[in-house]
Amino acid sequence: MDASGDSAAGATKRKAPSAAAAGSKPKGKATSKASATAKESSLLKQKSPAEFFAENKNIAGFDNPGKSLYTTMRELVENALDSAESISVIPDIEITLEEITKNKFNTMIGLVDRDRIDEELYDDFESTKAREKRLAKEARFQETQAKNAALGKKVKEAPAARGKGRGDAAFFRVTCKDNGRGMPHDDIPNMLGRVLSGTKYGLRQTRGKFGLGAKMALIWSKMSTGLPIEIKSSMKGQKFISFCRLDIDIHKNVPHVHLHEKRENKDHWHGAEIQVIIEGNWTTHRSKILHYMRQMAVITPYAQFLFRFLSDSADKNLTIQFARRTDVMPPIPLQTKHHPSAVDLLLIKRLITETTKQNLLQFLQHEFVNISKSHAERLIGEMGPDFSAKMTVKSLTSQQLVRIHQLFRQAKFDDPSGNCLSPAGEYNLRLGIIKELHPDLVATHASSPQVFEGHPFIVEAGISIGGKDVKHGLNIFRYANRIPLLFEQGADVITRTALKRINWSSYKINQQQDKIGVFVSIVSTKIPFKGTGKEYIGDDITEISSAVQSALKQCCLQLKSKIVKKLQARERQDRKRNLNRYIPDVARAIMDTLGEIADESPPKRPRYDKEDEELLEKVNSQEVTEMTFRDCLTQHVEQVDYEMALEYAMQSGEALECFHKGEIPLESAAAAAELARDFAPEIECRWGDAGLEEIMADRSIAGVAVVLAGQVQVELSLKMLKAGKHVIQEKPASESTTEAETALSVYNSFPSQFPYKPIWALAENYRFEPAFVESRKLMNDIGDMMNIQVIIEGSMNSSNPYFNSSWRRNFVGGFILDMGVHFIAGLRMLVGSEIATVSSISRHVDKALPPPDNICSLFQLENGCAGVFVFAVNSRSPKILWRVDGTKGTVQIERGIDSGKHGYQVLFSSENAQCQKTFYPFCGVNEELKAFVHDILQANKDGGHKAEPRSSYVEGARDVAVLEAMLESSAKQGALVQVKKL
Ligand SMILES: Nc1ncnc2c1ncn2[C@@H]1O[C@H](COP(=O)(O)OP(=O)(O)OP(=O)(O)O)[C@@H](O)[C@H]1O
Repeated sequence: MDASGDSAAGATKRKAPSAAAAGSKPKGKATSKASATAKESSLLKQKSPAEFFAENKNIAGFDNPGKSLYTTMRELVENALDSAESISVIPDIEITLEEITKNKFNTMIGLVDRDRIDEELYDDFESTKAREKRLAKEARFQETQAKNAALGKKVKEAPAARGKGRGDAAFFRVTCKDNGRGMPHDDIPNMLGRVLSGTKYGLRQTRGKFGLGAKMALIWSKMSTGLPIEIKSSMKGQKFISFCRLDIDIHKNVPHVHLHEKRENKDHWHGAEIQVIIEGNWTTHRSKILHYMRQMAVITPYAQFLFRFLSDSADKNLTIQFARRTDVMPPIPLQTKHHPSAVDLLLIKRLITETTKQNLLQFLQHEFVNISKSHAERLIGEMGPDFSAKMTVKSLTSQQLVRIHQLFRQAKFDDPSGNCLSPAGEYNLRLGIIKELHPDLVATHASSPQVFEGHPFIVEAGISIGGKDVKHGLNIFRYANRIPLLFEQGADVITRTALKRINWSSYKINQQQDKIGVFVSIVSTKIPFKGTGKEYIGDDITEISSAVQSALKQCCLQLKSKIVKKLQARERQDRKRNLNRYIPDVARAIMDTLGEIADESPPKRPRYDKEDEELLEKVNSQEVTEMTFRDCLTQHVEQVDYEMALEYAMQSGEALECFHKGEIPLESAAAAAELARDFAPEIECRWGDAGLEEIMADRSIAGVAVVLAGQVQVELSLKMLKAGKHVIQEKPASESTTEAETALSVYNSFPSQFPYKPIWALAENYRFEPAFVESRKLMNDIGDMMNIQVIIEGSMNSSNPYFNSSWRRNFVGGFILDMGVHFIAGLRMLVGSEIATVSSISRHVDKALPPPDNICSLFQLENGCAGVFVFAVNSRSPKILWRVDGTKGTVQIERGIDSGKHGYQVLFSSENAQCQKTFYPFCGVNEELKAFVHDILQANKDGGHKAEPRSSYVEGARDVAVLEAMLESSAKQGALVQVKKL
């Protein structure tokens, strides 16, 4: 143990030298003045940062023992996560809080326990009289409680018997072990024993920022137990484990190392294990600690946490495993440069001292984001005549620096990009909410990168309605840089926005009665926390508060339409119930009327047409009875309801039935069911093999959407078709043409045992997009096709939600096949001629993506026209374009945004050089579903109905055939390959 004896309290006063100390005696007026000055200077003291934080530990979240236990654990967990993420390792973190009794603690530090001799000396001493009084009071309380219980009234908890004193302190050994980067051996003492030292000061999103957290834990341990901190650490590939035991010299703010050595690393372990023994209070902060862990598990679903609480009493012990839910981490945020709007004078000066650039032009261009060369030249021109591009940057005077700073504040700069940020991802947020709250409805929204004072930030929000263990009213969950914020909720921008700036009732949400979960996660290179405790974000930054408000409103809007749909569905159910209720009366009334008419003596001239006469005869002969009408009416109500349900499903673009393969874990199936219910409240969900059998046996299910991993879809579609269901299958049609060919021959060989041939449709929206439908018509006016270009620069990377589904990454042909079918479908639709041959070269550049991720292909159509197909799966500047050049004109389709809507810009240039531009917003999946529903309804009426050819499974299989040929050609270094005909 450290014997240096410095303590926070004892080390605060460092005297400045004074005249008195120098031994000179004050004399006369001059000397009395000198003595006054000496007195003044004697008041001057300095403090080290460590001393400051030891004295003001509350501002770092160490307010009392309970909060200190919480903050210590939190700081260690956040460091562990930062560390694993910094080397792209999926975090595996173990946290242990071990309670140490006072006796044990005393033994640990070699202090002999002593029995009390003079009881009256202690704060919790109770005189005999006071004891009698307390016992009498307790007895009265017990009596009242018993009476209340007998009357069924609420029973209050007995007040804890409290002594006057602070009682015995409780001690805890807090250990946090991770699998992260570890720390360089020689840096450990400074990293963990010097306040305001760290590796996270750069411009990048990290949980830690100040270089303070772990040191505060050490300061608290020094203040409460006097024990040092122990660190084990090893970096990847390091043959040894660094072991370090240290504490901090608070007075000097330097580490005081007790032991620092290298030990054998037999298991090739890398990471860090930090252990600290502190005073704490588990009872008061147990729930906060567990909440924190749970909320961290929600926002960090790719991490695995093992939390243990150990104590001498086994019933208090706790082990909670927060399992990993996905193995895809948010992208690593990139280090960025300063944005000119975000720098102050001091920072400009520092950048000038540190820069390697010689002149002003280079300095502006290279030390800041969003200043290009020409922009820098314009800025220098604006600074005035005493500035020039070539002037030495280090020679700038103070006034000139002020001028630059003033210009930076006034000039307009493009906003910084968000690639230095690492948001949780809307998909993960949504899954996290569903897992933790099991809500009835949930909506999420992620803002695009925005900016405050030159700092980029992203707001992600989610709102849930209903669920398990959710209180009525608003339940607010706040996150900053993916850290849960649990304290000081009241003044936080998220709380204030949710409470004051959202008019919940206008979205049909009842703020008092509904169980509302509000989740907001803000990520930024600079989170404007109030205080160093990282507990809340102030409400004074307009950009942030309006971004939070807008994200919440977006969620509310989504919820409103879901709530309205839910109400409509309920109305539909009520209408059906009411109609059914009246059927017996209506059937009876019709029957009575018809009976009366039939009983009348036949008129001289026929009053009714032939059909009616026949009906009356059937009534007379009792071939038609009241039951006949009941059955007809019941069937009619069923049919109308069924059609309305289909129409409803079609409008909301949802699957007609959802199911999962048996091997999917129950939890995933349940989560999928919840998601489905979220969109269609009335949906019935079934899963596993039994669910599948039920769906196949259910005669009321006419059509099935198969939306599964690409590897299993064909098998399941065939199963469904065999059961007589019409099928719409998600793309791609198959993994290979061989699979498609076999499947088609099985489908074609089905005996016609059904009243109709089940339709096998493939969901390919590109064949239904208005832009392609209209462009196909324009192709008639471009004369003979001369050449074709298809350029696809996609944006598939690990932050894309589609990347998360491992089946896509495991696909042979990777994303080229999975995504590529859309672009080939678009091409084939546009040119109206089949691709006959291809010659391609592919590459694998981005190793995070499955191979290949780039392909460049030359193709020839059956009509002789040639073209190029260039596809980069992950590009920095996404672009999607089809262009066909003809002898009389050109048609071009390009993906774009118009008036906030995503869609396609279609350009038609004709012979007379006129250019016609039309923007077609996306139709999404609506059109293809509409066609499928129409086909089902027609096929059920007319067994010979010809289904929409654009939806045909064969079309989808042809798209696969083209890509397969391209991949085959690239495997043969560009050899010419014939596309298989299907
Ligand atoms: N588990 C760990 N693995 C690797 N390095 C660590 C670990 N814990 C701490 N460090 C290193 O020690 C430094 C100081 O950590 P400390 O918690 O004091 O501050 P910080 O995390 O940088 O910032 P903040 O005070 O905002 O949390 C970190 O910047 C990091 O370099």
